[in-house]
Amino acid sequence: MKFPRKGLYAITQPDGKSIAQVVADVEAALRGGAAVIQYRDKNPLDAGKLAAALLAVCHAHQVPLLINDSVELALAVGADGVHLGRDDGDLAAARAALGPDAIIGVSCYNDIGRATAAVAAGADYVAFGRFFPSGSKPLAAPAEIGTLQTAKRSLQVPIVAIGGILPENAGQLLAAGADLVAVIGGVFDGDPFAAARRFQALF
Ligand SMILES: Cc1ncc(COP(=O)(O)OP(=O)(O)O)c(N)n1
Ligand SMILES: Cc1ncsc1CCOP(=O)(O)O
Ligand SMILES: [Mg+2]
Repeated sequence: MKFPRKGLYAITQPDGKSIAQVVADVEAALRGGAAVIQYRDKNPLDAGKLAAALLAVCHAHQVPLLINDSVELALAVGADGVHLGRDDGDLAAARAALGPDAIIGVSCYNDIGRATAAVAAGADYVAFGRFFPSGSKPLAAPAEIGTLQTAKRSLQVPIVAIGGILPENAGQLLAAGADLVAVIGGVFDGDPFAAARRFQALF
């Protein structure tokens, strides 16, 4: 499956929820129009089972599922790809393990040089942020909106913005060059179907 050129990139918020609830929330976001889903789980209880259930619901909607941090889990469940940050291992090793068709995204924070290197090494998209204070990752370092403008001018892959994004503040990031907005709380803190519809209407 291909990474979308634009749209809502919804990231799971599984803490304290049952597998059935996480899957139901993701399904609601998909019905609302989410274009890609990332399984991000910093306190996994049964990661293999949850990832497999998420893969089934994503593929029923023809939407790719990416796994945060773990090439091993992506391989084990047959996910569409991985998202790698600075502590999550080497892109070339992930590509070798997952193959040429896997989607590999890379966190670039506020660093255009890191993004340029990631694209040269074969990243399918790059992500910048956080752009607004994030309850999901309070210690994430701030990024400048100007970084999106520079990235849009110089990079040929989709550009993802992340961090504290809501339907009310996403427009300025899209105007600056973001192709997708990656969102946790802005989708899953409330009604995921309604929130996804509001994001979808921005594209
Ligand atoms: C789409 C997207 N962008 C950025 C991140 C953050 O990745 P990372 O810096 O590795 O931090 P954690 O998410 O692992 O805490 C992401 N997950 N997804
Ligand atoms: C994983 C991550 N990386 C930077 S901010 C962030 C969390 C995004 O979540 P939210 O949309 O709730 O701010
Ligand atoms: Mg990570």
